[in-house]
Amino acid sequence: MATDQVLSTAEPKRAIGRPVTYTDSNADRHEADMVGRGSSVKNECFPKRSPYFQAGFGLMAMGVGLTALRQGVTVGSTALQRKLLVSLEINNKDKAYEWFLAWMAHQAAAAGWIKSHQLSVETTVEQRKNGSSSAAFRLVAGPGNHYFRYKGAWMQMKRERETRSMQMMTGTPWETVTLTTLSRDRTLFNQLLQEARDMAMQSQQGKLVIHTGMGNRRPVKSVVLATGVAEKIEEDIKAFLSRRQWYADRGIPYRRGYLLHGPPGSGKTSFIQALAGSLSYDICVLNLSERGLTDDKLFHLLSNVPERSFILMEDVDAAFNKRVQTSEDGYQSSVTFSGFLNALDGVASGEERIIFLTTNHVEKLDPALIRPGRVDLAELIDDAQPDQARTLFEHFYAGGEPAASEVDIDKLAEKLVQIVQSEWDAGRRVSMAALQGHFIRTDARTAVETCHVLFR
Ligand SMILES: Nc1ncnc2c1ncn2[C@@H]1O[C@H](COP(=O)(O)OP(=O)(O)OP(=O)(O)O)[C@@H](O)[C@H]1O
Repeated sequence: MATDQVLSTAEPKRAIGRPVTYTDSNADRHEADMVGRGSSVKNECFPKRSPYFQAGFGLMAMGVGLTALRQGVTVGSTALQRKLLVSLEINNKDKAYEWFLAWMAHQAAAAGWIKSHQLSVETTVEQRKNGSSSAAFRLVAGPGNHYFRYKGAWMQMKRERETRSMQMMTGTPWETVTLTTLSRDRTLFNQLLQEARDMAMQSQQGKLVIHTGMGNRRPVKSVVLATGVAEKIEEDIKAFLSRRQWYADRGIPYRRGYLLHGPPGSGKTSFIQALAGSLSYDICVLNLSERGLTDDKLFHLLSNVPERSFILMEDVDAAFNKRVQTSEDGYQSSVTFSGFLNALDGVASGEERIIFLTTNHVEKLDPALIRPGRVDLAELIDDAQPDQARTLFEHFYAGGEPAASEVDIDKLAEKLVQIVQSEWDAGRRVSMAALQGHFIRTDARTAVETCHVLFR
């Protein structure tokens, strides 16, 4: 019977059924042997094993070791990935999915840098007025992994297509794009999506300029309107946004039109921007005087405004003079007044549509434009009244002016109110924009003592 390699050949043979014992000298040697291996064993029984068993034990131990090592590497690399890499997932339910693919296709066409051999073709067909049609083909990155550089950072784009499920509404398979880059470059995702979105919007004939709420939002309170005006408009919009189902149940187009009218520099545009920001809405500015804009394009634009956006058309009085659109240089756009009305009436979809019109001359507007259903709420945003002037003054000087104490500011504000009131009574006005510019240029005391020059 082979002896246990742990034991030396001098060791006594094991008598079957009886434990192996050691004489002192053997035990000492054996103990020295074991101690040398980092463990101390005294006078214990070591049964003898076959070499095959030992080899199997060794292989098993190696297997276990390798498994542990592989798991350790997996856990380690996952932890490292989590620490070093960041991913952004976009699925094709989201608008950004289409924008991103279009952006990738544009980049690939422009710079030819999609490091991929798997492309898909997307065809768009445009019907012309004369009945003919034109097809445009776009190569986009197909399912699989693609690599590209964006602003100096390498990114991996993984496009996955669900083969077992599809979108019920459209019958197209669910798809997901996952962008991965180094953690330190995570801010590039926002920039990339913004770029993709702006490009997508500009593709709508470049007539919609999108002001996203992603920039710094202006607080609504910083636009000082006459008492109660801002609250009235804000409450109306919030009530409208909460009644989507009410409109749907009655088959009424889910849209609401607002007209802000008043003298230049009274805060119309600023208020609309601040209100959009407070609701996390974007603003689609539509310039009706844009050259090349036609009734069809206008209809298309107003029907394809992104969700959660205000549509803003400024100075609508100047756009249509006697129902024909003329610009300052006499250019007569091909957008007709009836085309404009049709486009406004065509703005209807499952998503809410909020349209703001502004004008300095409400008296010039055609009654057909401002009838309910096109304009549901019209508000005068007027020149500065006494309490507005005081509030704006305090925004500029209260708590910030080094020279004037709180008492001085109150006294100065009171004096400003008296000046504005007396000018108002005399029929003279000052715009909030003029007051703002005056306050920016001067200190509190000088501002009040010299404000009379602003009135007209
Ligand atoms: N009520 C206000 N409160 C605070 N700032 C105002 C107000 N009205 C105007 N301003 C300031 O004046 C400038 C012009 O404002 P804004 O463009 O909103 O006026 P508007 O009424 O839209 O003018 P226009 O009719 O000429 O387009 C902005 O810098 C804005 O900050």
